[in-house]
Amino acid sequence: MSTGIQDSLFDTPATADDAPTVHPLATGITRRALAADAWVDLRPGWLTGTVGLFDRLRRSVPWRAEQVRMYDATLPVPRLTAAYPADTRLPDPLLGELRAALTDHYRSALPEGFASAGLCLYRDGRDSVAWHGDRIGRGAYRDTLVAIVSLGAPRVLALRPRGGGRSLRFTLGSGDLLVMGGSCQRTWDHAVPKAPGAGPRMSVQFRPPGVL
Ligand SMILES: O=C(O)CCC(=O)C(=O)O
Ligand SMILES: [Fe+2]
Repeated sequence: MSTGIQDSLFDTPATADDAPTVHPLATGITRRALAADAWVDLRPGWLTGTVGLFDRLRRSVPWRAEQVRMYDATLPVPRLTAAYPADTRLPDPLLGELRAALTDHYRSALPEGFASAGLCLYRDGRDSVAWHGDRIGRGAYRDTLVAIVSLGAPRVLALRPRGGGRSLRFTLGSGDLLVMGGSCQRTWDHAVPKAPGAGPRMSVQFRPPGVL
């Protein structure tokens, strides 16, 4: 089954100096309930004017090649990453604004707020991340929230019940927000499949304290 949003490249055509705008989160969010008390919120076009941000981050972030990463297994991960643990300086003030807006909006579900930021760069359609849950730390045993802001070329973020089953595919365009909540990290897996011909795409994941 194919479902979810289509590319929402609200900010095309755009130039590198277009003004970034963070739109209100109170409007435009759609929640989709999943099995096992998991859910996904989608807010297409949360951020517009993303071209400059994408370019700045691509240039200024100290991207590192991931050799291996532990989920349930050790996996090779073809993409570049950068980690910004809680209380470290984010690579762009706009990311601080996004994190504050997310913390504010999800306060009743997540009183502790969002803390860390993880950045991933998928250089082209050959980069990807395999099926996994964000189950290092608290996500392994408690409900939690993981918020993903997509920048750059549209890519599919797929979700399927842990251990297999029919997958849901959400095409995320530049500036779109997807939030996984409830039991999602324990009971569902997610992946960014390879996409031949795709352009560069970045994701910024905000996580609460103790979730990796
Ligand atoms: O790039 C994405 O949208 C997903 C990244 C992800 O799932 C992760 O780094 O744990
Ligand atoms: Fe993940």
